[in-house]
Amino acid sequence: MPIKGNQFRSNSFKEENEPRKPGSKNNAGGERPGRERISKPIAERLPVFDLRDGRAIKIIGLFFLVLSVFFLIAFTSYIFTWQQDQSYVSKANGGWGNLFKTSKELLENGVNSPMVDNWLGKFGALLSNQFIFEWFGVASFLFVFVFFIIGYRLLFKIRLFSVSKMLAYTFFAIIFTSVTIGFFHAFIIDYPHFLEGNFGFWTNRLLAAQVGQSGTGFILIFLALTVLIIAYNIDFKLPQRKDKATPLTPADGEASPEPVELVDEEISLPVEWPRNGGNRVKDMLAAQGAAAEPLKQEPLQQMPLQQQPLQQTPVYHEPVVLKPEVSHEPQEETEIPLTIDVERPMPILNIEKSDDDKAKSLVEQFGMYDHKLDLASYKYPGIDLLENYGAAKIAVNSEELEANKNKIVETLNHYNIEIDKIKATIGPTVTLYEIIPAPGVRISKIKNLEDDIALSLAALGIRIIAPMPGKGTIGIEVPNQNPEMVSMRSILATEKWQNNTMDLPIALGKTISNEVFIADLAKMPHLLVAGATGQGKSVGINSILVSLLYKKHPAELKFVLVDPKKVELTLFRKIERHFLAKLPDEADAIITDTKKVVNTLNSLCIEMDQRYDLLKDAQVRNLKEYNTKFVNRKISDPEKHRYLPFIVLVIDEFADLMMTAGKEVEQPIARIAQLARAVGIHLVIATQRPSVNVITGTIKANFPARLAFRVLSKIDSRTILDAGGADQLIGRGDMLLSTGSDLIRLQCAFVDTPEVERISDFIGNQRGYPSAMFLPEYVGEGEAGSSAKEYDPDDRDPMFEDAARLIVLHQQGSTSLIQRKMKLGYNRAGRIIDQLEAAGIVGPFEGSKARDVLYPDEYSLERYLEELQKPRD
Ligand SMILES: Nc1ncnc2c1ncn2[C@@H]1O[C@H](COP(=O)(O)OP(=O)(O)OP(=O)(O)O)[C@@H](O)[C@H]1O
Repeated sequence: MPIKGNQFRSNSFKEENEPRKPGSKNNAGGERPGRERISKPIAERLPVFDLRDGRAIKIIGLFFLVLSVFFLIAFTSYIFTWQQDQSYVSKANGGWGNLFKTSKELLENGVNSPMVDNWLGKFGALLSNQFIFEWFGVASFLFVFVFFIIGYRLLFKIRLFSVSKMLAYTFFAIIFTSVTIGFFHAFIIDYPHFLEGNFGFWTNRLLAAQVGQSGTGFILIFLALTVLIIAYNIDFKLPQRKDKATPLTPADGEASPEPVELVDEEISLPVEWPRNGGNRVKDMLAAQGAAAEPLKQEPLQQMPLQQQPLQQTPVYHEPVVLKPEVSHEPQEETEIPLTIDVERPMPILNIEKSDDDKAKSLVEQFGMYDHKLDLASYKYPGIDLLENYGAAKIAVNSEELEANKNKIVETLNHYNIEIDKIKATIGPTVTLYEIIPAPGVRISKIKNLEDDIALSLAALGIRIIAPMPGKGTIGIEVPNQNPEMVSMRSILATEKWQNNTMDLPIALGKTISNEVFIADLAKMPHLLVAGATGQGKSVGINSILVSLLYKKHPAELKFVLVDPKKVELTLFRKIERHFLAKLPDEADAIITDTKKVVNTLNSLCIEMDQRYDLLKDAQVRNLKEYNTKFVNRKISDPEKHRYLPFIVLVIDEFADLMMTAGKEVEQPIARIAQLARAVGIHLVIATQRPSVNVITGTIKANFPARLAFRVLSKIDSRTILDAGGADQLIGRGDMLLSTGSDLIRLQCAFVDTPEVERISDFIGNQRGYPSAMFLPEYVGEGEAGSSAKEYDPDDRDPMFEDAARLIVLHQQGSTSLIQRKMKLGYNRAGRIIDQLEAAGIVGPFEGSKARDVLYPDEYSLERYLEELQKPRD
């Protein structure tokens, strides 16, 4: 994989992009770039300021930043120099009208001191006088803050606060501060002062005249509290104010803590050609720059609807009202008085309340359980570790668009198919031409022309979707001549990704309309990835893993990685102590051996069963509820419980496993796929060979979400998606996602090997847990048989009896229980469980299930242990 990734960057990608650079485009024609530049008309060389290309926005941002600094200097200076400048700014001597007069004119007008002391001169003095004295007093300093935030947002595209919220709150703060200062100042002086400004002073006067000084005070207190409630929803039980809670669950939408430079998502709007419409794409593109927008906003359905004969006169039926069979006597007579027995205690409620109280007091005492505490200083990987490939924008080639449109229309006309309208939506790799056929044209006729259209366009990978689901059009997807790379960075930098609150968000790529597509693996709940070799499967898996690493804390997510090819997932070895889970006796966290895969899958089944027991005990239905309850300390027996991270099992070459282990692998996978959703175990399975003996019926039935990269035959496409289409993709990350009902064409996000390496290094170099997370121990059938021994009282472990009591108490015959509760190593715990089996206290090993415990209670166990103590004859 590393070699492939590098090859891609150094060769193919750069070459492909080159023609889009203006210089290299000219080179193609064989001309020297210098000469070409000279011959350009002057108008073309002038900078074009277009709001959409971001330059104007940057200039506005810069303007606001400068304005904020200007205001800050002028206002600060005013505090020190207002007295000196007073004569200039006062109505009699100065004012705005004098700003543009020369000193001589001013002297002629009788202004004694045209020189001002404000650090920003006459303008600074007048401006600060206007804001501070005439308007809002010192509260005007908040304008500095407002301008800075707006400027910073526009220039750096970094969102420090929500601008609309900030504007609302600062607007309130300016008025409130001015009036409040005026309120207090009124007790000392009786004329306007620069602290509150004219606004603060006169508003107070007005309020005092209407409701008196005390009334004004109450209004101010009310306003302050109202805003605090709106902003923080403050709790008025002040003495037991809540501790500042740590974020609860993954759903709290926690993003990486550092501010991220946001990239605006560029969604392609369709370009439309109406019937008999001229050649307007060029004009439109020229007028609007690169982004494509609709030519005409005519409603699509208008034409067909108008042509429908409207002969039917609507027939209106009288609505039938069903009357309830009740007597219409006055209500008082039928009304039965309802008595509520308030005195009687309600036992169930009381119990719940006491539990709640207990949880509350625990939370007050220790705070909420912080599952991230062990790695509290963990830093999420920053977006800078990713590379920005290609332009973020789609370069539209208007000639290509026009030519393709003409060819489609010609081919259809050739077969006497008339169309009403055609429109194009430009995506990163393909352009979707949607056509509305003239009334009376049969859809099947167009569908049958797939090969003819492909021939006329001389392009691979043409897909006809007839009809487009939910649209009433026919779609023809035509690959772009210069496909656009969708970099992972361009997706993770969007607001959509930053603000998403999914449990397991995966950034899959961009849709045909250039829209960022993010899916929730937790909802899928498992994903089957298939595609022929070299079509982008490994890159796809890397993007899935990387996107999860960007959103999740090591305490919230663990991967179990299976990589029979031994090279694909090795990059993730460095994050073993943070994000990986493995069997306790395993040296390597990334599993490459088939035998070990079987053990790991069975171990995951045990983990799944244990998690279900925990959920049952906590009386919740899924992992999210369980973790919320655990964090809020609402689980009655916390000793037995633990915070449960999501587990994502990734198998890179599933075909290989199925060939070597077959049923042994299929069974636990089917079991996990069927049941593990609620307990947070999710599967991502990739295969190169989408044949029916690899993707069997059982597997398919349990994987509603399937991702198909390009395959070589229609049969393969059917095997994966239950539909054709994957054979018509163009490779290089072009893929189809089937979610049961929908089939979406996407361009997979590209993340290269060096980027994955940087992310793994970044995480791996931070402090981690002492080891990978241990999965429950599982001993394969052969191994179990060999370890079973005859019971020998002389060879008994000193902890034998304690272990027996523990197991009977929990009614769970598992080595990991002994390991955990008695703090023993895996080998010793394994020996003890063998001895317990030999002594007949636990049953034999049963694969993925825990062993049976043969004594139902401690009393019977004690009697049996006593018996074992007695010397044998
Ligand atoms: N999303 C993408 N965008 C652009 N190019 C891509 C994308 N995904 C893959 N490619 C190109 O395709 C090449 C092969 O991709 P990848 O290694 O993921 O294929 P594969 O299906 O895993 O192959 P194999 O099964 O042999 O491992 C990459 O080196 C890259 O050049």
